[in-house]
Amino acid sequence: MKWRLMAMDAIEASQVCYCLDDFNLKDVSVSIPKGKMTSIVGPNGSGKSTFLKVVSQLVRCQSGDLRINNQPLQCFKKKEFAQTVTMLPQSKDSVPDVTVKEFIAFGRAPYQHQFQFRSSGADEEAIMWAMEATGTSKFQDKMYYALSGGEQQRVRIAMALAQKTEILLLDEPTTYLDISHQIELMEMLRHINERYQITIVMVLHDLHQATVYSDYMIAMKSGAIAQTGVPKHVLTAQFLKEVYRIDATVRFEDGFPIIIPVKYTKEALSV
Ligand SMILES: Nc1ncnc2c1ncn2[C@@H]1O[C@H](COP(=O)(O)OP(=O)(O)OP(=O)(O)O)[C@@H](O)[C@H]1O
Repeated sequence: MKWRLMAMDAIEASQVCYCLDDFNLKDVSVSIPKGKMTSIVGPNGSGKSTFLKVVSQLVRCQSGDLRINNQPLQCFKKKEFAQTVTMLPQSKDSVPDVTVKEFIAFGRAPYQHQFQFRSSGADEEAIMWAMEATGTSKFQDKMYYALSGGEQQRVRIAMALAQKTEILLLDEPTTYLDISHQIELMEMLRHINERYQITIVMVLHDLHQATVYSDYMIAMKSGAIAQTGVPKHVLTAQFLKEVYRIDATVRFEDGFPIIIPVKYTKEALSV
């Protein structure tokens, strides 16, 4: 894609390359709209998490240009970047021995002096706001480990929100959640996006959720951008064939996609 400058883009990547032992992000050029919900989809190992790591500066790309709010990544001071972009990686099993409120307070780290944590009025306000936005106030004094997986995920998002950034990067936020908690979480994210205009970029595997809950979709394949656009336009039988190598039909009912793999259709018909 040709390099373009748009005031409405929160993240702009131009010909970004990042090489690992057996894997390369290849010439990734993509623009992510400001204040919208964007999903990154694609097969396992296609580079979705790696791309988020590059954008969040967890790793440094070897070449290419990356801009946040039209400012080159290398021009950000560390603290300024941490006050602009939050990255919530895939949830890991380690469970800290702290209360929910203490856990959420970790999100305030970019606003602290290096060797002393002194909670300010702004910290308290941000923590209260994050708990309110995620509906986690009610268990603020509970131990984090004593919450269910779904509740812990809400608290993790509250911690990310407490960082008070305008861009939120979420790597597979619905993993390990049952269907009702997945929907609850996605509804919460949509509410946060609409109410506070926070740009949300999330790696998702569920194409239904990605279609229903995002304004823009980026599909990756083998370390490169395969397709971008409005989800309902991206999600076609041709797309599933090219990106996921599956034969399937796609139709929409009340805005919800219904994906039926062709093989299963035939099997179902023959029963
Ligand atoms: N630290 C690393 N060192 C070497 N290779 C890595 C490293 N991290 C990731 N990879 C490789 O890079 C490729 C892309 O990984 P990445 O996690 O970005 O994919 P993904 O699209 O997020 O996958 P998934 O959907 O399975 O989470 C994979 O083949 C992976 O093995």
